[in-house]
Amino acid sequence: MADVYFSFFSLILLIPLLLLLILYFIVRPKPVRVPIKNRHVFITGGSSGIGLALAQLCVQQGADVTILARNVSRLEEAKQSIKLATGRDVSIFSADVRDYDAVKRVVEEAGPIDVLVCNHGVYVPQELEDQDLEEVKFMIDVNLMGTFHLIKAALPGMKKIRAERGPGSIAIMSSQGGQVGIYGYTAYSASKFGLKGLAESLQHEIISDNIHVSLVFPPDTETPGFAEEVKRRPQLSSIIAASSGAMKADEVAKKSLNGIQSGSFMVPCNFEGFLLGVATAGLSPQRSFLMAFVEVMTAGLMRFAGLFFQWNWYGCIEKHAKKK
Ligand SMILES: NC(=O)C1=CN([C@@H]2O[C@H](COP(=O)(O)OP(=O)(O)OC[C@H]3O[C@@H](n4cnc5c(N)ncnc54)[C@H](OP(=O)(O)O)[C@@H]3O)[C@@H](O)[C@H]2O)C=CC1
Ligand SMILES: CCCCCCCCCCCCCCCC(=O)[C@@H](N)CO
Repeated sequence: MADVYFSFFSLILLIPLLLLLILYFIVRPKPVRVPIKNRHVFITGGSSGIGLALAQLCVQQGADVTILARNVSRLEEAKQSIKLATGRDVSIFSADVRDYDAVKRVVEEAGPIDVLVCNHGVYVPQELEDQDLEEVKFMIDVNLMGTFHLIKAALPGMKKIRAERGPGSIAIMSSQGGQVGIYGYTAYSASKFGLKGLAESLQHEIISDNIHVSLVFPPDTETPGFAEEVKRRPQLSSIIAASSGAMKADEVAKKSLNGIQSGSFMVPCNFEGFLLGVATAGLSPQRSFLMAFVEVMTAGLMRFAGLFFQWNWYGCIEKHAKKK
């Protein structure tokens, strides 16, 4: 009898250990460290919110930072505030990411990039039925097409310097609204889900060039843009988005930079984001065999938890409809 127990328990231990061992060998792409110190980090939307916090953090870690946005006076303010906080200068460029020629000119002038952070983004939540198509197009153009423009413009220069400067990175700011669809976010979520397809395909194409793609998924974050958003956000959007705790821009910047430096493909920012990442892992690349282990072991449970969230969200929607 003791024998049976012994073999039963050793099997229970053996299976996970074997799984860990297999995952250790098969996870792809292979683990990497992307350096920041003395590297050229180019951040769009670096004049405000998450982008500004990330720009300052990169400067503090010894990177040469360039920021791009449209509004010149906000760019200059950002430059001053970073100078005040760190004693170091950043380069600023004004361009609209929707204008490919303008983006190309800036990227050429700024010089070869080691870490490209496509962080620019706009969000105007509203029910699709009430939202102007102009606004839908605006979000798709800035968030999705703008990111295409940047990557197209920067990639040739980024590839050229890899042999000499080591691993490079392209980081893209998505959102938890880019992992799950949320009431009021049809256009925004579509633009952010689009970035996921772009990122997964791009990683296949540039892994051999030693360039590593990261997709960052913040929850609601206190930024100037968010302060504007909440003024017009449908109540249901706010209720559902509150399933994930709000963060400060500095905290999101820290998570983003850690994710970039470890070459992580999916970069969650809080605990709910971690759960969301495991629940939506699907066929995304995974470099960490430990994270892969968590994903494999908890897949069914996470689906179950996800269904509970949907149950709760549809409950809120139903209650709201009855009140009307
Ligand atoms: N705050 C939040 O709750 C969350 C934000 N995110 C994402 O994080 C990113 C940053 O958001 P956040 O910090 O809140 O944004 P902010 O609105 O505070 O800042 C946006 C930045 O992007 C720039 N920008 C906007 N449109 C363009 C454009 N067409 N061309 C060039 N630059 C542009 C802005 O400068 P200017 O206007 O001068 O061009 C500004 O520097 C976005 O991609 C957003 O979707 C994701 C999850 C949550
Ligand atoms: C097992 C499953 C766990 C699931 C946890 C689910 C939590 C989902 C919350 C989604 C929040 C979306 C916020 C979008 C914020 C944003 O992008 C705007 N502020 C505009 O920038």
